[in-house]
Amino acid sequence: MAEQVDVVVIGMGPGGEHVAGRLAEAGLSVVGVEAELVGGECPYWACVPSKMMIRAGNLLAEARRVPGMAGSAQVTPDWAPVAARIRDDATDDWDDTVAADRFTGKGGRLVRGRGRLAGPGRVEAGGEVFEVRRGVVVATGSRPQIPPVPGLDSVPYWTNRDAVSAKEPPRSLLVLGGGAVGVELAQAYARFGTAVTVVEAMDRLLPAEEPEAGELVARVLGDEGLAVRTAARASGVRHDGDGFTLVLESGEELTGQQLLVATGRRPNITDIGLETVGLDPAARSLRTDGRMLVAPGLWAVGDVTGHGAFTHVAMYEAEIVARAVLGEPGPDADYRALPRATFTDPEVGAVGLTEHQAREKGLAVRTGLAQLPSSARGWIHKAGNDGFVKLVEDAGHGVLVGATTAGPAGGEVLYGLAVAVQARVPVDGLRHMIYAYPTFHRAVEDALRELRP
Ligand SMILES: Cc1cc2nc3c(=O)[nH]c(=O)nc-3n(C[C@H](O)[C@H](O)[C@H](O)COP(=O)(O)OP(=O)(O)OC[C@H]3O[C@@H](n4cnc5c(N)ncnc54)[C@H](O)[C@@H]3O)c2cc1C
Ligand SMILES: NC(=O)c1ccc[n+]([C@@H]2O[C@H](COP(=O)([O-])OP(=O)(O)OC[C@H]3O[C@@H](n4cnc5c(N)ncnc54)[C@H](O)[C@@H]3O)[C@@H](O)[C@H]2O)c1
Repeated sequence: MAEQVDVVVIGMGPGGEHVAGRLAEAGLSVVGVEAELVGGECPYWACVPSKMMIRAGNLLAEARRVPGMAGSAQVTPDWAPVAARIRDDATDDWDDTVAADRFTGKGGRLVRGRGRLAGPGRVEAGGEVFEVRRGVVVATGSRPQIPPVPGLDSVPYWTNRDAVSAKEPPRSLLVLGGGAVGVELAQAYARFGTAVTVVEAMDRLLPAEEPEAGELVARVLGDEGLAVRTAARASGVRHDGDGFTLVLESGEELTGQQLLVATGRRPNITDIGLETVGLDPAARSLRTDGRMLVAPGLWAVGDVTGHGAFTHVAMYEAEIVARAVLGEPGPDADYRALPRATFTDPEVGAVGLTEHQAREKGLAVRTGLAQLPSSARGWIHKAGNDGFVKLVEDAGHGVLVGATTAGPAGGEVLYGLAVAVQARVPVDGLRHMIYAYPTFHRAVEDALRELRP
């Protein structure tokens, strides 16, 4: 006998937890199904612990900048407080009691186990079958995408989960993939004394972002003593008692005590019964409409939708689904001003289109670039002042469609530009407003002056 409920949410990561909690608070009968930990990847193995590592690494880097600026400082890295903070503060030793109670406290019912669609409006989970009155939400997130490098499937490589739960830093670390996960974790470990080599297949780090961003991050990592190999393809991996050997197509062999594979993520949608509702389980992601609807009575949020693997995207989409299920008014999903922040030092903030993407769309593009070290605040800041502001204007409409803000507070400086892209603020208006002196964001004014085809 199937149990009747209003909504079943499969996967209780940031997206699923938000939509399930919101609907339960609204008085619906909601079942949240979770195979691992309520809260998902972000608090236990991703955003939160990685940012704790980065915060610690940044403290060390700032202390190392004291000579010549403020006296002398002796810096002795110790991983123990970082590992303890991740275990005790961030993850409760990877125990989700608090998160589970948060959901049940809102009136939801948590079912532990793997959820699976069993036809339209039906979900099997935890040995039970649920039939929904309003709908099912798929929020099953993503897992690491492992590239088909010969030998990789038979060696004990690290994923992000091992990298953020390590009790001590490795002596040396090979990082395969120079995207957000790769560069953030590479720099954090290097600052604790690990000898790090980053291997990226494309011709630059952070290849999805502006070329200036990847070039800057590569230069800074190089200055900090990391080895960076771009346009480098791995042709094989070996593992023995001494660690890992990564063989590149060029013939070069790189070695490391550990190997972190950070080559992207893959939505968890292959084994959730999509075929039982007429959808393709081999699809790369779930195609949604503006209300996140995949099929009648079936919504999707978060990494499974392919709109950007970010917690803020998962939560944004979750709110849209909550409104749709409750019949509340509100705008459709709009990704024009999707913000990204890569928490390297310098941070790389980005919103909207890159120059390349804007040109590909056929827009009449003007770009403006301002370097942070030559701004007043950058010059004052001195050590650690690397960064820039790059603007992408749709000159036909006189509005910004993209921006990148790299620098000591790049992720924060981004906010004003995200508003400008979202609200289509005329560039002429941005040019004639007042920018506080001497802030990092004043470089936006410089970049606006530089806008040209
Ligand atoms: C190292 C790292 C750092 C990151 N840092 C940031 C950052 O700083 N900022 C940011 O915005 N994003 C960051 N991200 C991305 C962010 O973690 C994800 O975008 C976010 O967790 C996605 O949320 P989600 O709800 O879609 O899925 P997930 O967090 O993946 O949660 C999905 C949940 O569904 C469960 N599940 C899967 N299949 C089933 C099933 N069949 N039945 C029941 N349960 C199931 C899983 O166990 C999981 O708990 C980072 C990612 C990584 C790897
Ligand atoms: N600060 C943040 O918000 C943050 C931090 C970490 C991760 N994330 C999210 O998680 C997602 C996954 O991160 P990621 O870094 O794993 O993926 P990614 O897609 O951002 O980067 C993966 C990188 O690996 C490279 N690559 C792929 N195959 C390769 C191979 N065989 N050899 C060498 N390089 C290879 C790609 O060219 C790419 O540069 C990100 O896209 C982002 O959405 C966000």
